[in-house]
Amino acid sequence: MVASRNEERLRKATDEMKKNITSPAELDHMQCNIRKEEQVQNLISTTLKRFGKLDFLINNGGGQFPARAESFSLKGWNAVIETNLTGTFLCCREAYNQWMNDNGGVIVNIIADMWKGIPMMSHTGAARAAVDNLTKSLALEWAESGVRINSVAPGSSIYSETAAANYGDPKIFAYNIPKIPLKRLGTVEEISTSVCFLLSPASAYITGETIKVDGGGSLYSTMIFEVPDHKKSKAYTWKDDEETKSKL
Ligand SMILES: CCCCCCCCC/C=C/C(=O)SCCNC(=O)CCNC(=O)[C@H](O)C(C)(C)COP(=O)(O)OP(=O)(O)OC[C@H]1O[C@@H](n2cnc3c(N)ncnc32)[C@H](O)[C@@H]1OP(=O)(O)O
Ligand SMILES: NC(=O)C1=CN([C@@H]2O[C@H](COP(=O)(O)OP(=O)(O)OC[C@H]3O[C@@H](n4cnc5c(N)ncnc54)[C@H](OP(=O)(O)O)[C@@H]3O)[C@@H](O)[C@H]2O)C=CC1
Repeated sequence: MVASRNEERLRKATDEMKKNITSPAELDHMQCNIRKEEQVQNLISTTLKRFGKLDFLINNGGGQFPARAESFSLKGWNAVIETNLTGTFLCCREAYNQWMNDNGGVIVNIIADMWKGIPMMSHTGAARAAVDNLTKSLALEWAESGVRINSVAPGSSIYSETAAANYGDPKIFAYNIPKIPLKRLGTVEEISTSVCFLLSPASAYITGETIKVDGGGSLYSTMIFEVPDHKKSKAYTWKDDEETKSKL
C-alpha cells in the first residue's frame, strides 16, 4: 500500500511501479494525511483488510520550507513538526497496535542529514533528530514483540523535483557537490536499496540504528550555509575580567 495526500500523484506512481514489478506482489494506493490521527488509523486498518498482513512500514513522508528560525510562525513550525515527527509516530503506533505487537514486523523511518544542525531549516532538523531518537526508544520497547525499527538518513544530495521546486532553485542540490567527499549527488536507488536491506533478513541483527547514505557529507562541512563574518563574539580571559575573578 502506497499512501500520501495527493490522489493524482499516487495513481501515477503506483501505475509506474506496477509496470516494473517482477514479483507477484500486489500494489494499491490510498489517500492519507499522516498529520491526521483518524486517517492514519484508517490507512492501517484498510491495509490489513486489503492484504491480510503488514510485514513492513516505511515512513518516507516529509517536507519543510526554508526560512530563518526567527521568522517561523507557530503554524509553520507546527506544520513541519506534525509532518515529520508526529506523522511518523502515528504511523508507527498504529502499525504496532493493529498488527506488529502480535505478529512482529520491520519499520524504516526516512530522516535527513541533521547531525550538524540544518541552518535555514531548523524545524525539520529538530523533527528528524527526534525521529532518530524515537527509533532507538521504540527499538527497545518493541523488541519483545519481534519488531525491528531503523532509520535511513539521506544526505542533502538526492535530487528530487519537489524539493527543487520547494526551494525555488533547480540547482540547489548541485551547490552541495563540493561539500560531499564522493563529489557527486546521490541517487534515489542508493536510498531505496538501503531501505530494502533494513527490511530484509540480511539485517536481522540490526535495530535502533540509523544508516547515513550521504557520500560522507555528514563528516564534512555544513551544506550551503555560510556564517557571515562578524565581530559579535567576545573572548573571555582572566586578564580582561577582573570583576568576574573577584567574585570567584
Ligand atoms: C536554503 C535551503 C537549503 C536546502 C538544502 C537542501 C536540503 C535538502 C534536504 C531535504 C530535502 C527534502 O526534504 S526533499 C522533500 C521536500 N518536499 C517538501 O518539502 C514538500 C513541500 N513542503 C511541505 O509540504 C510544507 O513545507 C509543509 C509546511 C510541511 C506542509 O505544508 P502545508 O501547506 O500542508 O501546511 P499547512 O498546515 O497548510 O501550513 C502551512 C504553513 O507553513 C508555513 N509555510 C509554508 N511554506 C512556507 C514558506 N515557504 N515560508 C514561510 N512559511 C511557510 C506558513 O506558516 C503556512 O501557513 P500560512 O501562512 O497560513 O499559509
Ligand atoms: N531529496 C533529498 O535530498 C532528501 C530527502 N529527504 C527526505 O526523504 C523523504 C522523501 O523525499 P523526496 O522524495 O525528495 O521528497 P518528496 O517531496 O518528493 O516526497 C515527500 C512525500 O511525502 C508526502 N507527504 C508530505 N506530507 C505528507 C502528509 N502530511 N501526509 C502524507 N504524505 C505526505 C508527499 O506526498 P503528498 O504531497 O501526495 O502528500 C510526498 O510523496 C522525505 O521525508 C524527505 O524530507 C531527506 C534528505 C534529503
